[in-house]
Amino acid sequence: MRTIVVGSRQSVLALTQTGQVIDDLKRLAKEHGLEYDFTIKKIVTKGDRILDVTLSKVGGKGLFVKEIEQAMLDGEIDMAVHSMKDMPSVLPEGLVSGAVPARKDPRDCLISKEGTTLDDLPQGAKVGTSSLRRSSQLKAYRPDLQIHWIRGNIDSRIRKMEDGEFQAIILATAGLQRMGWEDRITSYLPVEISLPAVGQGALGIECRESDAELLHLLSLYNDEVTARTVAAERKFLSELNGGCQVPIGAYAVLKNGEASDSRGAQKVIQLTGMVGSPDGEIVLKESAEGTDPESLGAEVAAKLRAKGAEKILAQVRG
Ligand SMILES: NCc1[nH]cc(CCC(=O)O)c1CC(=O)O
Repeated sequence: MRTIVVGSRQSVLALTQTGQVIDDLKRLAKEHGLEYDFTIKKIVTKGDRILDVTLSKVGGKGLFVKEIEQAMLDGEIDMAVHSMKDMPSVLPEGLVSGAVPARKDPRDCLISKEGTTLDDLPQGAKVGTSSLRRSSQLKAYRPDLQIHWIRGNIDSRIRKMEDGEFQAIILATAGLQRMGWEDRITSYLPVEISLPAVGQGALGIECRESDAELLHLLSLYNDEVTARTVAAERKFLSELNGGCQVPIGAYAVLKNGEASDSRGAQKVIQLTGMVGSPDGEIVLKESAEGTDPESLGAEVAAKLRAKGAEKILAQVRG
């Protein structure tokens, strides 16, 4: 029996979501009369080593995936599970996206000390986030809030809030769900207030292009609607030359609102994209509909460019 070696970062979130994917794949394999063993190989990435520094200052795309991709190309590992948010838009020669599993809740959420909602946070409350996209939209909605930079894994961010450094923090719902910490969430931010990061809540599974056997197993795990909507968001981001540290958000859904559909390939997608200044003074948003994810992503990017998105992004990039 083949043992599939899965590379993973060492963070609790990475190991947890990798473990969940392995459980799903084992179940799927069995349903199709296949049997595989899986083993996890931990890999330290550059992004993990510099977590204490402001990532936007260090820069570089794919900070969390480079070492993992090299191990895959070298044959040390066979596949890897990434948060879609952290996945670069261009994969290296020889590697492909094997599956995009069904997306979890894409919304940002608030964890506050007193258990309040965003609207009920006291005037001038100190809120921690490490995302320019979140700070932009938060300041636009509540200009009185003081936004402070917070880094680290989600467990250490929650600890910093409990220790009194912040009255609240903003995180991705999906990460907390995967950790089984959903009960910590005190309110959900509607996508109208905080448009999520591109691919938020979705995972991407990468493997070698030449591994036909694994690609077959992964194809059974692919969710067509998630793959298409996320592709539209990612095309939008790459059209604006965005990495993960830019004040850009995007969210795509099927027009009928269904999260998944067996005939997902034909359904019309609605994509909304945003670009904002980190201080929240400007938040530009545009939407469009279409069936082709790539042209839809490009269309929304063009609409935002026509509104002056490049100027905002140029200021952020310095
Ligand atoms: N930026 C870090 C990151 N990358 C993926 C997640 C978890 C959520 C997801 O899978 O989209 C998080 C944490 C967060 O943004 O709160």
